[in-house]
Amino acid sequence: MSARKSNRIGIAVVEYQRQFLIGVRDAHAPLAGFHEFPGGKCEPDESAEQCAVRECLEETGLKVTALQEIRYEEHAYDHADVQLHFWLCQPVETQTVFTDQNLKGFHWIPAKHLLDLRFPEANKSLIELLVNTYASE
Ligand SMILES: Nc1nc2c([nH]c(=O)n2[C@H]2C[C@H](O)[C@@H](COP(=O)(O)OP(=O)(O)OP(=O)(O)O)O2)c(=O)[nH]1
Repeated sequence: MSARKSNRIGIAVVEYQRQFLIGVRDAHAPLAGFHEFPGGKCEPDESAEQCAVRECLEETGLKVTALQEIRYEEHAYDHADVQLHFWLCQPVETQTVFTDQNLKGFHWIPAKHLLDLRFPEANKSLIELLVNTYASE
């Protein structure tokens, strides 16, 4: 009997001035080409909060502080079952947030444009929450 793999995932939802740090999933990764927040699998001894901060630094080069878990989702994809811990984060250093070009392919996207992007299925309710909370003038 083979149990399906279940992964604990920490995700950094980094907000600054109603914009969010967004990338595109690698061509060789599951869900290739979908937009994503920085994140990945938690190490065994790591909290989802610590994982979100670490993955954000590794994937984008940006140091962030985790504020609160704004969403938790469990989802069954074809490639794996995932437990997604979405952590709202903010940049530690804000002076160079928009001038620093070295975000390793991630970009700042205004909340009002999030609905135009194609995210993985499990992000649906989070995106609605972010648009409702941050896209109003
Ligand atoms: N990073 C990220 N992953 C997401 C999002 N939404 C979503 O469903 N996922 C899913 C896709 C993957 O199944 C899982 C993240 O795992 P991953 O494969 O990207 O993580 P990783 O880089 O640590 O994995 P690995 O390739 O190093 O083994 O979470 C999102 O917004 N950001």
